[in-house]
Amino acid sequence: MALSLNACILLLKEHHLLKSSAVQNSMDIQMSGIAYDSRKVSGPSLFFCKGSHFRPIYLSMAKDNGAITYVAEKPYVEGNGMNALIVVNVTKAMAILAAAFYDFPQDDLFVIAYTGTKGKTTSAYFTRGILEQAHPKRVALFSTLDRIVGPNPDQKFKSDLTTPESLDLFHDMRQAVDNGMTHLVMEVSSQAYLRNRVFGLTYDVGFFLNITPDHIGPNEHPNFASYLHSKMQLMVNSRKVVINAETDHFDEVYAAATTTTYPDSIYLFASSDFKPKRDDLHIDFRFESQTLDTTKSRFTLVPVTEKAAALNIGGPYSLSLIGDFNESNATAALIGGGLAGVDGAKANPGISTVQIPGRMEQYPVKDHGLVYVDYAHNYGSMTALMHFIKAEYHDPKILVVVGAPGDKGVSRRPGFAKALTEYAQVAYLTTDDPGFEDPADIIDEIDAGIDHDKVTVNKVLDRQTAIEEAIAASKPGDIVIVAGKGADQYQKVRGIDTPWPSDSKVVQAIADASQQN
Ligand SMILES: CC(=O)N[C@H]1[C@@H](OP(=O)(O)OP(=O)(O)OC[C@H]2O[C@@H](n3ccc(=O)[nH]c3=O)[C@H](O)[C@@H]2O)O[C@H](CO)[C@@H](O)[C@@H]1O[C@H](C)C(=O)N[C@@H](C)C(=O)N[C@H](CCC(=O)O)C(=O)O
Ligand SMILES: Nc1ncnc2c1ncn2[C@@H]1O[C@H](COP(=O)(O)OP(=O)(O)OP(=O)(O)O)[C@@H](O)[C@H]1O
Repeated sequence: MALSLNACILLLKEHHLLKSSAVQNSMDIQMSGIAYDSRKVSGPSLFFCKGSHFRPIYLSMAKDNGAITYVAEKPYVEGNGMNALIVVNVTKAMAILAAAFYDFPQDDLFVIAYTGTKGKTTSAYFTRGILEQAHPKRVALFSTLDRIVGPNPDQKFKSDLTTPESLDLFHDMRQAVDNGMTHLVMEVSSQAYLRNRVFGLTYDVGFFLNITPDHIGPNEHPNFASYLHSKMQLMVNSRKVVINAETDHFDEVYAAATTTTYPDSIYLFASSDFKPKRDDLHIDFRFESQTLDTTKSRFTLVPVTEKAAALNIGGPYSLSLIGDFNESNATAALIGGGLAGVDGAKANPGISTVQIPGRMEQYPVKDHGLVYVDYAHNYGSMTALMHFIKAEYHDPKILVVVGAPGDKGVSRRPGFAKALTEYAQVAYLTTDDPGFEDPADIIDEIDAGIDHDKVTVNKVLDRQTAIEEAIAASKPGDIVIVAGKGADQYQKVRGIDTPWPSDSKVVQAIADASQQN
């Protein structure tokens, strides 16, 4: 892979991003490397000066390691002797140049993208399960949990971000194509648009699942309007669009979709009893819950319109993941599969076995309540989860172990307090990725919003102890929810990923020990 200086300048001009350039080499000079981290530069490379923690010394380091061209929003003396491309926006420039450097791998992939506050990972896994039936070992996945760029075990690795930096995104797409992948299912976070990680990328199918306030605060979105705006970008950048008609802010989302997509290519779905507020639009797919079961979800997908029927995906389905919200996620995935040409008969075996680490995991503990480990970590997902548990288990006593992260998502704290007050009887407030904040202060902030007449609150800083105490306090018939971290194997503490066995492993060990007593 390589890119010439001339090509860089032409691409930046074409996208109206170039402010000025200072050229030291021939315009034909080729750059065989591309990086935004000085430690990763080797050989004649293109280097991007970006980020809130960027230091000019990184440019000197990049130059020492072989970088010959830098892209930045202002000139740096440390870059003297290098080609300088001064741009209006460095993250947009990086996305454009990275796509070209990796030779536009998106053109060789059928790309399905999900955005939404909740359900992205679940829907992405369901979709991959479906597509793999029709295209075995050819479906890549870029999710919060894993990045899969090929069929071999060493081509699957843990993700650091839900949506990677543009340079890493196009690098991984290129790997996926070179490894024989034909399809890519990816999650697109709001940060991805805010920070131009997916600038210029068009998806074959784009989904809008839902939106509730989240990711608002320092380092994330200044307000809800910014969060919604970022998420709606996906609608404008997708050839076909699928929208959950039950989402809040539906009118704005639909309007965004129609700016670039003709209504014939926009699909709407909703549960069977949902009544749309407007009568000028038709719901294309309805999903109808079948009998409640504590180990499987069963639902029927009903195509309502002609264009829905054409996808051939109507019929009964079962899931190995319970929760009524997962029927909504599965409906989205089935439509995604249908738009990629996979009919219901093929999709069914694919979707029925999908399980996702840290999502709706159940652990029976002898002589105590049933424990759920689940990744719910904001008001919307906590209420969706507890609403389901309340209905499924006929109003059980609910004990919840939960904490809120530091440095981000500050709105989650009052959200947890509200959700606990609405549904839980006992709360164990504990530590969850405190970052640079004091976890005791975060716990106090959650506690301040809880109605103590309704919920008994225990403050237990050590997460393992909190889980142990909650389970010990539960009786058969109670439900213990360990929320927020799922299968995460770290706690983010003062900038360091401190090892944590994962909620799943901690609960599993308690459940195993209970069987031996
Ligand atoms: C706020 C945010 O999104 N920050 C991301 C961003 O940081 P940044 O651009 O400010 O870069 P930085 O970490 O300050 O570092 C400055 C630059 O110096 C470079 N450097 C650094 C050291 C060195 O020796 N040499 C060198 O060149 C770094 O490579 C970097 O390019 O780029 C970094 C990668 O270069 C990301 O790791 C970092 O994500 C942080 C860790 C993060 O937690 N982001 C969260 C908020 C996020 O993006 N979450 C969403 C999900 C949430 C949602 O749904 O919206 C996600 O997609 O994961
Ligand atoms: N459609 C949905 N509506 C509400 N809550 C949901 C929905 N789907 C999943 N959840 C809840 O949210 C949790 C996280 O689900 P998932 O990982 O699929 O979402 P996500 O959008 O990828 O989340 P994040 O952005 O936090 O990584 C689940 O464990 C479940 O409790």
